[in-house]
Amino acid sequence: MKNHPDYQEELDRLTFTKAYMDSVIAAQETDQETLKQRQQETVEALDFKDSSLKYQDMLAHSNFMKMSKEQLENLRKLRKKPYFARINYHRKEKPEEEIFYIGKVSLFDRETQQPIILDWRSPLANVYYEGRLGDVSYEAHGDTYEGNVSLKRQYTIEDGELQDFRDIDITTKDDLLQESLSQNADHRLNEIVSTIQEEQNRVIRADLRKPIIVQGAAGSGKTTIALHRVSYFLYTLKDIFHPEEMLILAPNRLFIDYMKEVLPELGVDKARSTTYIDFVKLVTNHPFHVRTQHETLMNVLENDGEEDTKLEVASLKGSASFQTILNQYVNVIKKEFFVDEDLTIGDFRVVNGKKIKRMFVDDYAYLPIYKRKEKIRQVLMSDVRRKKKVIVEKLTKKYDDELDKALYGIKDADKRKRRVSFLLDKKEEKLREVEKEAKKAVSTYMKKFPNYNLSQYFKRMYKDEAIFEKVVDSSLTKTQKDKLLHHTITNLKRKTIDAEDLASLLYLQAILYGIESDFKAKKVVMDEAQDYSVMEFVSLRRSLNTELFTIVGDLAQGIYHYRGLPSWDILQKKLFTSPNYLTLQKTYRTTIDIMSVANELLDHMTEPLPKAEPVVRHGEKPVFFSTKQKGWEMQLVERYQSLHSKGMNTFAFIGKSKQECQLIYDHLQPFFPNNIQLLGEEDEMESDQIIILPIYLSKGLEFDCVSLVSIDEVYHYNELDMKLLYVAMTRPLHCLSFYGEHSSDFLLDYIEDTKYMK
Ligand SMILES: Nc1ncnc2c1ncn2[C@@H]1O[C@H](COP(=O)(O)OP(=O)(O)OP(=O)(O)O)[C@@H](O)[C@H]1O
Repeated sequence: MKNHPDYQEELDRLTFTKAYMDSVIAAQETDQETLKQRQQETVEALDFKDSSLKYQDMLAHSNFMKMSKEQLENLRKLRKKPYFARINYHRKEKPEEEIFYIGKVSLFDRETQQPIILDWRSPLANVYYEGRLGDVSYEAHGDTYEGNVSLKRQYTIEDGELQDFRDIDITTKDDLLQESLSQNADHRLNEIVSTIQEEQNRVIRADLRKPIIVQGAAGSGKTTIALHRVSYFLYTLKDIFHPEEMLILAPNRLFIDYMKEVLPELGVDKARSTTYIDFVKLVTNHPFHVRTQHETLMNVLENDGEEDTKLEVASLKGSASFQTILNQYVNVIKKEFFVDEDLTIGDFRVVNGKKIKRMFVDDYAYLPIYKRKEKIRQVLMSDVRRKKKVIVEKLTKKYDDELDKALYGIKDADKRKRRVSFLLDKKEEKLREVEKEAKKAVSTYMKKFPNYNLSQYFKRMYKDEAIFEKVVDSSLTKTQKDKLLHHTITNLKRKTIDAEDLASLLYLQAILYGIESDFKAKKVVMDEAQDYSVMEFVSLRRSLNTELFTIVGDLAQGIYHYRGLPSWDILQKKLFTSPNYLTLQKTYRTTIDIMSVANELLDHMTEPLPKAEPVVRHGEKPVFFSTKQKGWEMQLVERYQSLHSKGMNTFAFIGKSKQECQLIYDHLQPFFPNNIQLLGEEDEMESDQIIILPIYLSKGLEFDCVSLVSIDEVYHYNELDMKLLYVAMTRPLHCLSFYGEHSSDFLLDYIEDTKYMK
């Protein structure tokens, strides 16, 4: 590097950028006098070849910037690595080529508006990710700019010191990527702005006003890219969109913790990240205990005997046809709101019943049902207030006329007196009555409308036989109806619902009551999307009323196949209007050797799924160890120690189910007395621990070394087990091993035997 002709220039540039950053930081912290003095010292201390007035000017301008605490904190962090790339770009309209340094956030010279660092999310930075060397174009604010890129350079900067830089073009392989992939896994996601690949960049920058569905192979960067798209979205639409309006849905809390650490760096930490289960709980405030899909899956794997019914009912409740059933139910509920009696006060009609019905059916049809009821109440209140005045006037006039008649018409003084006092009493009584009736007219009338809460409605659908029969109608067979009814009623007796019922609750909440504005996300990001049921998508789409979804998933990892999506078709054709559909085929996590074993499983799955293409990186072949020989545990310990001494940091032992993991833990804990953790859904992964976890919990995570262990449970040749194996086999970065009685216990007999070692 030191011999490179640009070495000094690069060194100067980095020194300058850091000095500028220091100056900006100091400007926020120091008083103006001290600041000037410091800047003077900095300029004197730096012996720049190119030490120009411009440089001094820039330092002087830096104190004009006003930064938030957060921005300042970010700037301090960024000083360690102010930028990671540079482009030399000549825009057609400009007289000469310009140099742009690209980093995680932008930094501008306040006075000249010249970028000192260009944000990776800015339109021009797209040229670095997408454009080849030579002629390129980019779009900004609807306009296309053409130009020429003559240089793309990548930097390795550590702790503010320039370690290396290299130029890239189409022929050179991406060294920075290779370097980044060969590193070890931490228990957190990496931020990858400097090595985003072209196909990934396309996902990040795809039209932000359209929904996007991404089918991506295991390890292709779906989670990472989805988060970078969030960051890009918030950056590009920062003037009209707040991070709080963003909802990120992940499969479990463990995954959220894992993901969260990458968020602050990307500036998306204010987005709400949660699970679907927790989101529905928050929005609907339902009182039930939820049996999660993970529990159902465990029941299936541990054979609790009732799994067939559970799966059948779950699949039904998650299916598109269940929306029809719920819609029928909503129609039944709506009809109970068709109130068409007149609202009266005494003998007076205040509001025509037909008008009241029309308000419900037509005028306020755009509102949720109970919001319509509230609107009607408000309209009736104001009508009553208005009409009461008229009634009072009419009554007053009527009695005053009669009083006049009595006063001037009745000659007999006694008779007249009696009549007048009678009329005065009557008038007072009538007016009092009107007053009283007007006060309660609306509340009495409103009692004609139903008043139930969400959980009452949910229970009623199953508990009221007539309603149930009516809503399921002919769409289900008798056996299906019986199973659905019996299963749900048994659940309800235990105050429990299935995870699949949450979609019904959210759907009904939206139609009956609406969603509180605090929870109304405008943009939704769904990871591991293949595991959501159609009804879960429908419920989110209906309740949030937005098209702005980023949906990423991998059908090959659909271990909840009884309820999850069989394909992306239904989302593409029915739920969203012309979404973008993109695929990510390259996989960055795993070595070629591991991926070629995992890839073979894809051939045995029902969906025709393209194989993942690993980025060229070799490692050791996966290894099978038999547990039939005594002392296999010691062999496992030795392997662990050897890998650890070679620099592998994170290790996982993965079992098929929770029960199996408990067995693995009991078995191995004596060999690793201080550094093994049996991971539960609500636990945090401890650092420096070997993690034992069931496959469903390992989704989305990665470890340097993964061992699949089978003590009691083996894998069979069926869809579910193959998908489970595929998920587990695609978790390691560097090494994969199997510990079981026979290699066939992991379906390795279906894999070409040269691909793994025994
Ligand atoms: N462009 C890239 N540069 C460097 N590393 C990358 C890149 N893309 C992805 N990676 C790395 O590849 C690994 C897998 O990424 P990620 O977990 O986002 O993939 P995924 O598609 O969500 O995987 P899975 O579906 O298997 O859970 C991570 O370690 C990530 O940092």
